[in-house]
Amino acid sequence: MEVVVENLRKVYGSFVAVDNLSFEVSKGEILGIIGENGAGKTTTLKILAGLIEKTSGEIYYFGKKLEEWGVEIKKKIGFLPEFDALYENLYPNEYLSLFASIYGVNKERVNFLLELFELPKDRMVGTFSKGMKRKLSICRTLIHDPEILIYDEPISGLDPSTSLSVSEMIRNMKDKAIIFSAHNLYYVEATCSKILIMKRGKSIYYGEIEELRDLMKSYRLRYSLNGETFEETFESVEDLNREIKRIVDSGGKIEDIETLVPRLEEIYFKLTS
Ligand SMILES: Nc1ncnc2c1ncn2[C@@H]1O[C@H](COP(=O)(O)OP(=O)(O)OP(=O)(O)O)[C@@H](O)[C@H]1O
Repeated sequence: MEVVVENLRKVYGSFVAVDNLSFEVSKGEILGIIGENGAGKTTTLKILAGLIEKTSGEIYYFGKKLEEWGVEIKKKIGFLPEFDALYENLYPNEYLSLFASIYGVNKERVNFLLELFELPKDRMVGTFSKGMKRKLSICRTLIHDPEILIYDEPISGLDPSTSLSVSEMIRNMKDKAIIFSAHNLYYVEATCSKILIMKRGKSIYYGEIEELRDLMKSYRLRYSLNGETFEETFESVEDLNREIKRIVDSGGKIEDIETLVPRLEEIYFKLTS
């Protein structure tokens, strides 16, 4: 397993920013971390990237504790911070070449990534739009072709078409274990296989999106009784079946039963409110 997090906790003074968080991510999986401002997403991702220290709990990469890896783990992780910190007076190939030499990577990868992300090579980074800058930061995280990607809000502030192309690129990286945080639930729903919903540092749901959707689905029943048509919604099959029996026993007729599968957005608001 590429990433295993057990009972992760981060305390600032008496404030608990991350509270007993556990999750796993393996190659080919994309875990989306969602939660309101201040829920603890950035803190969690920074701990995972080795930028801040945890208070307690364990993080295992490839079965080995983060502390035991030392700096070696940096070769296996690509971390995208919430805000881009780029060298504005460099050309993109100069910027990426800098990191290529730090990681001891062949410079050919620089051109490969710039072309893959369709970034111009003849303009200084400072003249780039927000979306281009975000893409360049993502290129930087990929320069050493890491096996694990940790992205803090990779699509925040991007226009819909750039968001789509970035989330599609993330979805296509099937040879990696990916963890990313986001506020836009549409992209999380479209990109991730698993989600972790955080509230005040705690996990309030962790698992497959499909499972959650299944858990939260409801049923709309339309029936007629004594010449009138009615509509009712049920959260469980048991309640639905009980009502169907009652209607049929009373001489009514079932017109239609529809399964309502909620969008992640609806589920999120239900769970967090
Ligand atoms: N160095 C620090 N000292 C004290 N409190 C901190 C520190 N860093 C973060 N916090 C607090 O920890 C909580 C979690 O912050 P964090 O940045 O992880 O949230 P987030 O979910 O990423 O929020 P956002 O969606 O706004 O980026 C917040 O209440 C924040 O104020």
